[in-house]
Amino acid sequence: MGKENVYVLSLEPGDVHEDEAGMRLGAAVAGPGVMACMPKESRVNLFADRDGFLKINIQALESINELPDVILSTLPNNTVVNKGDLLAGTKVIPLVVNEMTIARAENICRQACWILEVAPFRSYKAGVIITGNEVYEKRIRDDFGFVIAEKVESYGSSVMRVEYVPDNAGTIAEKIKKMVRDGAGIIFATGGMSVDPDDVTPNAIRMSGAVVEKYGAPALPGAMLMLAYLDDVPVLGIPACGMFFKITVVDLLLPRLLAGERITRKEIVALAHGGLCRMCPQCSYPNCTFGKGTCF
Ligand SMILES: Nc1nc2c(c(=O)[nH]1)N[C@H]1C(S)=C(S)[C@@H](COP(=O)(O)OP(=O)(O)OC[C@H]3O[C@@H](n4cnc5c(N)ncnc54)[C@H](O)[C@@H]3O)O[C@H]1N2
Ligand code: MOO
Repeated sequence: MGKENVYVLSLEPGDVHEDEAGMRLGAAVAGPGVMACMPKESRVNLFADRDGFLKINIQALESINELPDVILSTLPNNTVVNKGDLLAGTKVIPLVVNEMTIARAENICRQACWILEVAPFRSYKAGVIITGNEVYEKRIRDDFGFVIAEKVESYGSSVMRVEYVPDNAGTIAEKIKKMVRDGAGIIFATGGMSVDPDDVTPNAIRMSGAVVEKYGAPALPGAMLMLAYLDDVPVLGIPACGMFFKITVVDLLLPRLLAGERITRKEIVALAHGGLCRMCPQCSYPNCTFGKGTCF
C-alpha cells in the first residue's frame, strides 16, 4: 500500500537475484555447527546448530565485506552461544548482483574452510588447588572452590578433585604435577597471586615445570592472572578477584580453554582492547563490552 508503481525485474545473463545470492552466501559462510535460514529480502540469518563457542575467521570476514554489493555481519569472535542463537546475517545490497561477486565470496569461504564455526566444548576433568594458610587451617571457609566448579560445569566439564594447600610453593607444585599425572585436563590454583611474601602461587606454578605463557593479563578485574602449560595442560593461577567478582578475565579465557584452544601470550596481550569491565551495578555480561575488543 502507498506504492504507485509495480516494477518487473528481468535478469540479464550473469545476474543473480538477491534471494539466490543470499542463499549462496549463507551456505558458503556457514561452517560446522552453523545453519543458514531461508532468505528474506536477500537477508539470510545464521544460527547456532549446537551449544558451543563462536569462532569467526576475521580475515576472511573482512575479505567478504571488501567485495562490492555483499555484507556479512556477525557477533564478536569467541562468544559463548547456545543452540538456536543468532550468530550472523548476510545479504546483498542491490536487487541483483553479479555472478562473479558471489563466486568470489564462495571462493573466499572455500579457501578459509569456514567463516563461522560453533566449536563444541570438550569434557575436561579439572583439578582445583585452593591455596592459603587461612583456608588450609580452616580459619576461614573456602569460597573459591564452588565459584570455579560452577564456571567449569557450566561448560560441560567437571571438577575431578579439590586440594587445600598451605602457602608453600613446593607443596602446591607437587599437587599440580600429581593432578596432571592423574589425568587433569586443566588446573586452577587459586589465591596467593599478588605481591605479599606469602603469595607463592606464581612461583609454585613455575616450580611444577609448567611453562608460563603470561603472568599479568591486561583485563580488569583479573590483572594478576597467570596462564602456564604443563605439557599440554593449562595451569591457571587465579587471583582472589576471581572469587570476589562475578565476571573476570577467567570468563574470557575459560570457554576458549574448554573448547580445546591453546591460548598464547599474544592472545592474552590482545585482551587489552576491551578488557576493562565497566562494573555495572546490574551485570549484563556477556551482553556488554567486556572482552569484546580482541581480534583473536
Ligand atoms: N600491594 C598490592 N596489593 C594487591 C595488589 C597489588 O598489585 N599490590 N593487587 C591486588 C589485586 S589486583 C588482586 S586480584 C589481589 C590478588 O590477591 P591474591 O590472589 O594474592 O589473593 P590472597 O592475598 O590470597 O587473598 C585475598 C583475600 O581473599 C581471601 N581468600 C583467598 N582465597 C580464599 C578462599 N579460597 N576462600 C575464601 N577467601 C579467600 C584471603 O583470605 C584474603 O582476605 O591482590 C590485590 N592486592
Ligand atoms: O588481578 Mo586483580 O585482578 O586486577 O582484581
